Amino acid sequence: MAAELAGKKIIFIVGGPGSGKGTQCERIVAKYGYCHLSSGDLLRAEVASGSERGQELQEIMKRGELVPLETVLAMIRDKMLANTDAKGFLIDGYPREVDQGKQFESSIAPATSVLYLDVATETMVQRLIKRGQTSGRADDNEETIRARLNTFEKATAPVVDYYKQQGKLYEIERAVAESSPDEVFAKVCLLFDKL
Ligand SMILES: Nc1ccn([C@H]2C[C@H](O)[C@@H](COP(=O)(O)OP(=O)(O)OP(=O)(O)O)O2)c(=O)n1
Ligand SMILES: Nc1nc2c(ncn2[C@@H]2O[C@H](COP(=O)(O)OP(=O)(O)O)[C@@H](O)[C@H]2O)c(=O)[nH]1
Ligand SMILES: [Mg+2]
Repeated sequence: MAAELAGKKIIFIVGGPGSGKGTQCERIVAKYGYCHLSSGDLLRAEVASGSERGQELQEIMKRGELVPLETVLAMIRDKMLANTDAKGFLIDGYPREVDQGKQFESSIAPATSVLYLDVATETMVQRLIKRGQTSGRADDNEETIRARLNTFEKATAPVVDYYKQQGKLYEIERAVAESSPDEVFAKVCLLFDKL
């Protein structure tokens, strides 16, 4: 465990691609001042650096598959250790698989709470196709979107069950998660006000 991070609040943000994780994180940061770490953004920064490792990551992401968990864990750990003055951390798009969460918790610190946005598959597809018109992301095309959704169902849905069993899951139910960002945020605030 990383001693510098003892006692810090750590919130995982989980949901399928396009479920609204990034949108809510932006609002949480503005209101509560947490340090936001998006695992996808960290990976895209590595790709943008033009490194050889970045090229390998780009190929995996274009296939809609998961990057090896050690790679993402090392990136997140470095960022957290560079921000130990933060009152808490929002880890966006993470963990993607149960083992990733277990390794994070045994080597860094336990999660305080897990926020899950439950959005229907077809809604996510429509949102991502729309986002793809302006995002410039190599993985916002219909073929990769389907593959990412498949990876979510297989690898990440068990993460939701795992934290539910531990009593750490805070779920934004579908009726709310599919409404407007403001309505979702109102429900998200009920969690953060209590932390
Ligand atoms: N812990 C992680 C996080 C991301 N990725 C890879 C697989 C994803 O398909 C890609 C992009 O991650 P994002 O979290 O950015 O992608 P999403 O579309 O799921 O969410 P968002 O739309 O928030 O970017 O990076 C990964 O392998 N392991
Ligand atoms: N209707 C609606 N659209 C949303 C909501 N949150 C995000 N979106 C849209 O869905 C797309 C994906 O959102 P994003 O935050 O990038 O999702 P992420 O992939 O989970 O990080 C964006 O184009 C947003 O404009 C929401 O609460 N309601
Ligand atoms: Mg995002």
